[in-house]
Amino acid sequence: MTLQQHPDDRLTPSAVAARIRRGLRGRSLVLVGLMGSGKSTVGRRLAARLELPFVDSDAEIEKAAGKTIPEIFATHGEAFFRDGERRVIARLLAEGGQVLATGGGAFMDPGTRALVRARGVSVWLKADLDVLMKRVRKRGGRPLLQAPDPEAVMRRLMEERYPVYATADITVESHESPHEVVVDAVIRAVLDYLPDHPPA
Ligand SMILES: Nc1ncnc2c1ncn2[C@@H]1O[C@H](COP(=O)(O)OP(=O)(O)OP(=O)(O)O)[C@@H](O)[C@H]1O
Ligand SMILES: O=C(O)C1=C[C@@H](O)[C@@H](O)[C@H](O)C1
Ligand SMILES: [Mg+2]
Repeated sequence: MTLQQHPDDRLTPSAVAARIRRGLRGRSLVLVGLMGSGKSTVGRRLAARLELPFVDSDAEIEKAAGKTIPEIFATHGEAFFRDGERRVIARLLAEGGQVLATGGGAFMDPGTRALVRARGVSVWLKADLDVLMKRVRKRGGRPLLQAPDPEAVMRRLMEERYPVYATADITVESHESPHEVVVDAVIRAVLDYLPDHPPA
């Protein structure tokens, strides 16, 4: 059996990027998903491929607050962090036409979710527990995982959050494949999505 070539496979990378930028019409691509799903690292590579600016709401919050995320959680608590996150994401979405990596909990906030729906095309990077745990072990600095049993926390977060992440416009699996494979899968899914979903 021969594999059917997808019509978009004939486009050059810069033609693909231009088609996506046109289809977005000022909206941003907004990556959502759990800690370790790849929002920051896949997002940066995706932005480079699409020739769009890359922004990361976690990094922007740290910049605005002049504190790290663990310091913000420790000093002011999670509710304060979520308010700041919503404001930062509103500002970034107003700039338009970017790839935006959100913090893992951002899409759970109804206000943030409404902003993303209004100004963005959301992409859930979905991964299994084992993959997520393997990835988050590489770097600390995630206050929610500072617990005696981080895997139990991650399991609980999956149960709470996956039904909400599943309402994103697009879902892409972020399993055991290299970053560029996930980037390719996002690009293909966005190309398929945009023609039937112009801005409201
Ligand atoms: N597809 C992938 N292949 C290999 N490694 C990956 C892949 N996606 C992510 N990783 C690795 O997993 C780790 C976490 O990824 P990343 O920081 O992008 O996740 P995140 O979704 O931004 O998490 P957080 O919500 O905590 O910011 C990084 O070390 C990254 O290189
Ligand atoms: O999943 C979460 O709720 C979080 C994920 C990180 O990206 C940070 O935004 C913060 O550590 C909270
Ligand atoms: Mg990140």
